[in-house]
Amino acid sequence: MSTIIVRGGKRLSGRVKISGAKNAVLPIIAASLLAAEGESIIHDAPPLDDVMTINHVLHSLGVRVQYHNETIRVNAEQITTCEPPYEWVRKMRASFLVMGPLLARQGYSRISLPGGCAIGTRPIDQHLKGFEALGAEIELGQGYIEARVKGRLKGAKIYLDVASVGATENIMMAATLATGTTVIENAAREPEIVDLANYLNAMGARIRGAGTGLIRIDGVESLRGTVHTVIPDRIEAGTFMIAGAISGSSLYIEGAIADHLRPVISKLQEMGVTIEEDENGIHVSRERPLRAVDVKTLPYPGFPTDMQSQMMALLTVSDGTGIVTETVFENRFMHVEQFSSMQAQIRVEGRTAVVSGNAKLCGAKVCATDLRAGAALILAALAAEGETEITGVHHIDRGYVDIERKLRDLGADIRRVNPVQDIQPVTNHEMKIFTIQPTWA
Ligand SMILES: CC(=O)N[C@H]1[C@@H](OP(=O)(O)OP(=O)(O)OC[C@H]2O[C@@H](n3ccc(=O)[nH]c3=O)[C@H](O)[C@@H]2O)O[C@H](CO)[C@@H](O)[C@@H]1O
Ligand SMILES: C=C(OP(=O)(O)O)C(=O)O
Repeated sequence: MSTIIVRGGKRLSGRVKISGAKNAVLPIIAASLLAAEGESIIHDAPPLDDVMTINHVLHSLGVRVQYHNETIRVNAEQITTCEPPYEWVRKMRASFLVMGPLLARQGYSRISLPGGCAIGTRPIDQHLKGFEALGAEIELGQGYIEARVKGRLKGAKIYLDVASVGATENIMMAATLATGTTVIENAAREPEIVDLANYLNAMGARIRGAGTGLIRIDGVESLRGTVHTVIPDRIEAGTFMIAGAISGSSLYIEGAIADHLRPVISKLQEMGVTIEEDENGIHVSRERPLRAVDVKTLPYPGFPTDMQSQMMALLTVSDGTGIVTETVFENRFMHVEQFSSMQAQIRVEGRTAVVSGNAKLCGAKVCATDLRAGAALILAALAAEGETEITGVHHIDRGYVDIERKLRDLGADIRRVNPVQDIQPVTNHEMKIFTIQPTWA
């Protein structure tokens, strides 16, 4: 297992290019299963472990998948099984997003309960409620979910009890091939839902209202492959914005879409960070001490839970006390203990964390407890005195493309150490690209 080592105190400068969005590309790859005809070509697919995992899931279904140079080609004309293996599904919650497309196209799917980061219980009841409303029969047992429908799914009105991103995506994909019209009420409004809807519409689907709380899907007979470019990752962009702020630096975040980052931008401005937007990205700079603010995570367009731990890192070094309230996941404060090892002063009371600012962060041995927590520890380490050693790096590799290279290019003192060999002749991603080349290629 590798370790990331950061020596803090460096000022950063320059520009960083944001990769394609993990949370957009995963459902988009799953949606490619709906194309009974033609090849789907997906550009700006980031070379991440999660992307390799979903590619493996599709490949295990008999689908042709090729990944090269951030482009994925999927040919799903033949699907040989509707039961992706447990070994891939358990790695990542987004694997469950193949259920909607398989059910719609093949009328059947059997999938184990999905894995993923330990940030809460993360039920899938809303996905299943949606599939049932569309006419599927669901059976649960021995850690597996089996869904089947005779003939086609039937359009229905579905009200989501929580505006779940995954449930909105799974139901939206299933409904594209249903008879009649489906209406999803209290749908999630994240930009990744809009990107998925744009992709599905380019495949021949008829979806309106994505990005609002009410999505209307008129079912069509069949879908075909298309070409699509994934939106930039707003969470990676937000993470680099905080890297600039926490290190008192001036950075240009190339490709960041400011409209996707409104709550993050406005909190950073309240704290005293200077932000300038243009059509190609966002410029972040900070010369003055930061002011603490309160932050409450909410579904989009509220403050993203995926930026909560990074914001907490920033609050530890700001003037005053900030209150962080996590309303999306019930257990997403595991990073607090790790920050405390670095001498941060944080008190957790239920879903609220009270962060006392002005901490003199010190390097320590810490562990990434989940993906964003890992990124947040790197951010804290940039501002800490001395060396921080971060383990649990596999979490970070799920969602950040070459984070240490990108930060090093900006001037950070950061390196990855592999216990077997310090220099890796082949990157993890190159190896994974090689290993997923299917036998037919
Ligand atoms: C791959 C991907 O896109 N992951 C994102 C997605 O996860 P994901 O799609 O899993 O998150 P959801 O929006 O579904 O979850 C939000 C809340 O709804 C609850 N819930 C969800 C489904 C359900 O059937 N029942 C239920 O109660 C969850 O437990 C959670 O408390 O949105 C989250 C919230 O923005 C982000 O943190 C994740 O990075
Ligand atoms: C929680 C996240 O991802 P996932 O839903 O795949 O666990 C995330 O991207 O921060």
